[in-house]
Amino acid sequence: MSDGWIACLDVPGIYSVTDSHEHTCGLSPRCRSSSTHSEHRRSSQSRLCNCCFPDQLFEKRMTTTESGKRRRLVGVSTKMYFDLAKSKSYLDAVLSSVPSLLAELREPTDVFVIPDFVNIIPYAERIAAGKAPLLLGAQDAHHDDGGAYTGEVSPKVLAQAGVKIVEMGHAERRRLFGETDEWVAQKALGAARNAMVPLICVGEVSQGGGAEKAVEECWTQVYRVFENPNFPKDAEVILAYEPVWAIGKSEPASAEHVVAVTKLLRQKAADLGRPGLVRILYGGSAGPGLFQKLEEGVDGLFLGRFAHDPKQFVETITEVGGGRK
Ligand SMILES: O=C(CO)COP(=O)(O)O
Repeated sequence: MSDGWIACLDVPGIYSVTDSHEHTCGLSPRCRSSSTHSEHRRSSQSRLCNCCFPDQLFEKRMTTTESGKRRRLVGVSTKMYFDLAKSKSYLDAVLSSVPSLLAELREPTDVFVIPDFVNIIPYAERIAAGKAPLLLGAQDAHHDDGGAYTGEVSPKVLAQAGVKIVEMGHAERRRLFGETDEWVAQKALGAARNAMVPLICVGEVSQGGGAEKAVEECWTQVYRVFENPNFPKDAEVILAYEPVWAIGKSEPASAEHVVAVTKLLRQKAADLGRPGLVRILYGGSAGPGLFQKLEEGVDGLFLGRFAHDPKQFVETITEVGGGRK
């Protein structure tokens, strides 16, 4: 989602992609012979080169607006809630309203949808076919691009399929599948290496310890990503602050707590002095009516159940986007 962060797809089939490593290192067949490539890279300060990509499939996406403001960001993970038919009808509903809505919002806003793995390809095909300005995410990815890892999914393949955002470190994966901070750091590297944005979930386990303690717990979960010398300093990161105790409940965490924690997290990220953009979301029983209360601390929301009704998702996107013009 940085300058030039566009799907590496060869029109018209999403399967005929070239190796995403080629794109990140500037050796795409499209510009391998182009003497302008290095200039493009230099001028855009991007890991990717605009001349590699067919603009007809995805509009050029920017993480910051022309005034340098961070674009707002809102999305949903369907976790493992939907069957095939529901996944299809859900995307139908989202595609029928979100693209036109995005054009009407006051604030430039990015919207992402993260289905289960089985739905990645059909979602990618539908999004590409409709040229919809919708970012596709994956709920997880292995850190290596390929190898003997039965049951795992390669970040390289996800990038080839059209995925832009890789979620990692979600509380459910940490608790149920033993995902560790170290894995998260490696997965973030795998995502960035394949020109996808890591969406790193952090959150304190217990309620009531106050904002500073929560930040300490959250930072432990994520600092390895930033400390890894191989993690590009200019790589974009999305941090999703999701207090574990607020996930799957009827109400989100209090606005006071979320704003205090996310402000401190933003300060810690800024203190690193990296040029890479960090956007911060709140997740955990989020839904319509919440964003305005958190606006001071977050760039948007990460929804679960309260986006299952597409109308509620649209309502939330409208709020995050500052309303219709
Ligand atoms: O875990 C979440 C998003 O990642 C939030 O889920 P719920 O909104 O269903 O609590």
